[in-house]
Amino acid sequence: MEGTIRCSANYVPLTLISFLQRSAIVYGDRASIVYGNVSYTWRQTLQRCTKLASAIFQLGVSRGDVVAALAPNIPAVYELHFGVPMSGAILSTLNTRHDSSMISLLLKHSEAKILFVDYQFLHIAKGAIDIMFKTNTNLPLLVLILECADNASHSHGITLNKASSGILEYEDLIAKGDLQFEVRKPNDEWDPISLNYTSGTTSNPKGVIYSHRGAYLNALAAVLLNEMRSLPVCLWCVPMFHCNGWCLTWGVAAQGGTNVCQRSVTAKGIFDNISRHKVTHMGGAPIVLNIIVNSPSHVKKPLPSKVAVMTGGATPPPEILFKMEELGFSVTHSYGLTETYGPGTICVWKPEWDILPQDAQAKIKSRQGVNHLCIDELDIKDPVTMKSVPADAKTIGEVMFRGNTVMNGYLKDLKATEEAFEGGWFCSGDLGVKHPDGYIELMDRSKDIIISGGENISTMELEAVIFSHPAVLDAAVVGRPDDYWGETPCAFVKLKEGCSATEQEIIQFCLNHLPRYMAPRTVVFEDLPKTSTGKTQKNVLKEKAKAMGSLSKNTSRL
Ligand SMILES: Nc1ncnc2c1ncn2[C@@H]1O[C@H](COP(=O)(O)OP(=O)(O)OP(=O)(O)O)[C@@H](O)[C@H]1O
Repeated sequence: MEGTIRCSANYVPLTLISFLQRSAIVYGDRASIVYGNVSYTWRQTLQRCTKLASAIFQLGVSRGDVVAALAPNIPAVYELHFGVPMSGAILSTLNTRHDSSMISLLLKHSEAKILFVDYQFLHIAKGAIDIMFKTNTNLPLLVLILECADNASHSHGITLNKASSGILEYEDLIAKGDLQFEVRKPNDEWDPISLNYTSGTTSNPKGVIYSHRGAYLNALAAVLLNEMRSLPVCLWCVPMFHCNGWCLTWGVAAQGGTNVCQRSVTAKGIFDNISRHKVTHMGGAPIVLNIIVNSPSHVKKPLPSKVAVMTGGATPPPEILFKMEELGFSVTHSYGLTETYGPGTICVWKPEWDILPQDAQAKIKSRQGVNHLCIDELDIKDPVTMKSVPADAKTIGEVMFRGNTVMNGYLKDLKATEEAFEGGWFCSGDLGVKHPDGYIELMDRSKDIIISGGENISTMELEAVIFSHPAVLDAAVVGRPDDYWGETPCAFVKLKEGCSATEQEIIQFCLNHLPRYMAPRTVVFEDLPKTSTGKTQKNVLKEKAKAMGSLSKNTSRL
């Protein structure tokens, strides 16, 4: 249109570095991070991140290089979320559950120039470096993060012989950094800010590239989704290495909130931190909610006020949602993938649902909902015709997203990127239905759905029923290969402490609540293997079910 000029006055690449710079002014004296006895203000956080950025730059890291981190939810990881992009580099936070061999693969894949490593994971990092050394791969520089000063007694006696180890130390690096360093904002908002590897539930982790623009929008969406007003107090239960803490690392800075860090997630730590710091918000996969509701009564403390909890990463069983509300938490359910910067949908709550019985409310809340404000479109489509499925709560299709908070692509895997974006939508690989009110509900991952005698069986639907059995703590269902049926449902169940149930009881319970073909034919009682993002490793269970062999060979046809 005539009369317009696009210039730096009105068009600046979106970057969330500005969130920190603003918070240091508006909330300068307020707590930004607390961790045990250590705390920082937003002014200090800006100063420390600026010095960190300058130190990274001085180490020869160029714009666009990857800087990796292997650490739990400690202050340093929070600072790296700003310090690394402020140096112009790309942050790759690695999953702390990986072993040395996987870490070496990811470091090689990302060509990381530096690896920041928490003392607790130093042996994993050193193991990874040894593997890389033997295969003549370029090695990243190691920077060791010791326990913060006031918590130092817990550093398990690790000290550094700085002269001989060749390993740098995090606090030394910050001390040497230049406070006058000119922060390197992105030239283009499409420039990568972070590289997040997927959880590796279905295959090897894929390197998902986030842009400054996408992260900026998803961080704002996260603030809205969590209904965060200014000065929230956020307890970190979501690993910051997972989708950058669902982008809340940056979102909390936007609102000048306090980040309550904790090295590990325990029921005691959660309740203690909530009452000590008057926590207002937290997030966590359903496994975290499970820890909370099943914690012993001497650990549970009354909440000082309502705590808003965002859950996602796996389907939260209605039973758990119901019990969380009883304890005084207010739970919001979100769904997404690493490829959608974490949260992509939200089960927006409507006031008219408040009058429903609590179990009915929990059932509604366990639906995955609608797209959040910053992702343009969400749909369920037939992946072959790309036509939308009818909103009849019955027809199954693939969940697809489109918008500015979908990844740039998979690092060094153009073929996988092209496949993911086939048809002009991001194809999630998740199957679901659309309800008449437009809310979506996941039925399964396309790789997990069981096809038994030609019938589709949603493992999620079956798991929700098993979960509602009073003796069950955790459950997962996979297909057991079968010569006659193709597959039969096989349930892996962990019982609550002090409770008992037999295979036949679980099967009968399912028969009471579901059509006959959906009930499991096999029930195995054992601990379920989890990824560090709280998902059950169904690939491990599928292997076990496969090893059991076909049921139809062993028994007469049912
Ligand atoms: N609220 C939710 N309800 C049900 N499932 C969810 C929810 N949120 C996330 N998921 C599941 O998690 C998946 C995304 O997980 P993530 O991106 O962490 O890696 P992954 O898909 O587990 O790993 P990989 O792609 O390497 O197998 C989604 O595709 C979906 O299957």
